[in-house]
Amino acid sequence: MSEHDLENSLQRALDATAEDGEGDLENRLRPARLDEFIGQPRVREQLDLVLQGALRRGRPPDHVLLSGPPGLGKTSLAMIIGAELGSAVRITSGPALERAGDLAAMLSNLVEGDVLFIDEIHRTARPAEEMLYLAMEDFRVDVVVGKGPGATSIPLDVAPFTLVGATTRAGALTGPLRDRFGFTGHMEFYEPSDLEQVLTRSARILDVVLRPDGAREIARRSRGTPRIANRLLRRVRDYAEVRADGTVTREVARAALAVYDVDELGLDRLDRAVLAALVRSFGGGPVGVSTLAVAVGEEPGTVEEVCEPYLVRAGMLARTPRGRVATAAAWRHLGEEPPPAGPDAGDGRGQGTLFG
Ligand SMILES: Nc1ncnc2c1ncn2[C@@H]1O[C@H](COP(=O)(O)OP(=O)(O)OP(=O)(O)O)[C@@H](O)[C@H]1O
Ligand SMILES: [Mg+2]
Repeated sequence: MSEHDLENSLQRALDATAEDGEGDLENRLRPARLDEFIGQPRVREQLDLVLQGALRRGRPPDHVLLSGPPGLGKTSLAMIIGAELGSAVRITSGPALERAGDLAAMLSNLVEGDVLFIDEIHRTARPAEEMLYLAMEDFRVDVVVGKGPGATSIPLDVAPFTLVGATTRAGALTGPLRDRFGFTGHMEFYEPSDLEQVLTRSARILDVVLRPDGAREIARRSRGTPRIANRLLRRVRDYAEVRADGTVTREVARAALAVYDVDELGLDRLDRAVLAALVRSFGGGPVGVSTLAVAVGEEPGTVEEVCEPYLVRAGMLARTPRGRVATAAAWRHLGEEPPPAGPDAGDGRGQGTLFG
């Protein structure tokens, strides 16, 4: 892969993490070292051991898989792994590895100890994925030259490296790929108190005057997600500067978030559209995710990977074998009376736990 291609794939990876054209800001707000990384105590401790162990042995650590909903810090952690190891991070993504040759080029350019970061690794095409098995296990690739009966395969050594894969859908990874990671970090939604710390840190970097009650209000409505917390902070700052004296207080935060359609629970328009369709068009469910996605005009993947994890976490939606079901809390959140839970209801709506 040429310098230019590498540059392009780097840019693509960065673009993929950018939102609102504010990607530079997102990068500025990224924690650079593990001890700056807020929250996720389990993953942080586990990863710290993996990295310290490897540093002591003077060998590259096992391959690391990071899984969890968007915006929780997977890319940030991948960069941190490189920083903690003092290694260069080469960046690519599953969709960019369309042909096995793309991956072979990337792998053969690695030097010992490099970190190879593959974002959206569940979207890697099959031939590249199979090449990855051998590279991860034996630091070797077989490059196939030619086609048909005359094709030969040339073995190539790969420098010992650490693969860091990120995915929003760990379940979509094939078994053989999943098994080749020595450590999987499961990222969870953040506690509001963690998000307050994220916001306080970001406010300092962005030079925003953020009062503790303002931070608390934004944190509470950030869907457990640092990226959303940072984005809301920027929107609230605009409001504070344009319509107030520049200081972010609770009142300013509330007024600003009302303008941007972020509700009391932090649900955005799409979240509410999903709940409204579920409750009003499908009587609370159960309904399949594709049907639900069509109803709100979104891709099933977006509904499944972006909306649902938080709605489930917030106790608004349940995933049952027969489909998605709205909980009583969801009905009430939309200002509707939940249907009574009948003892004979076998459709999930009757389950006391969902309406407790
Ligand atoms: N633990 C954290 N402490 C402080 N800021 C964080 C933390 N985690 C994430 N952030 C902020 O959130 C932003 C998004 O994080 P990141 O890009 O790492 O998420 P991601 O999990 O890779 O998302 P995606 O799945 O969409 O690629 C970062 O730019 C950073 O500013
Ligand atoms: Mg990312």
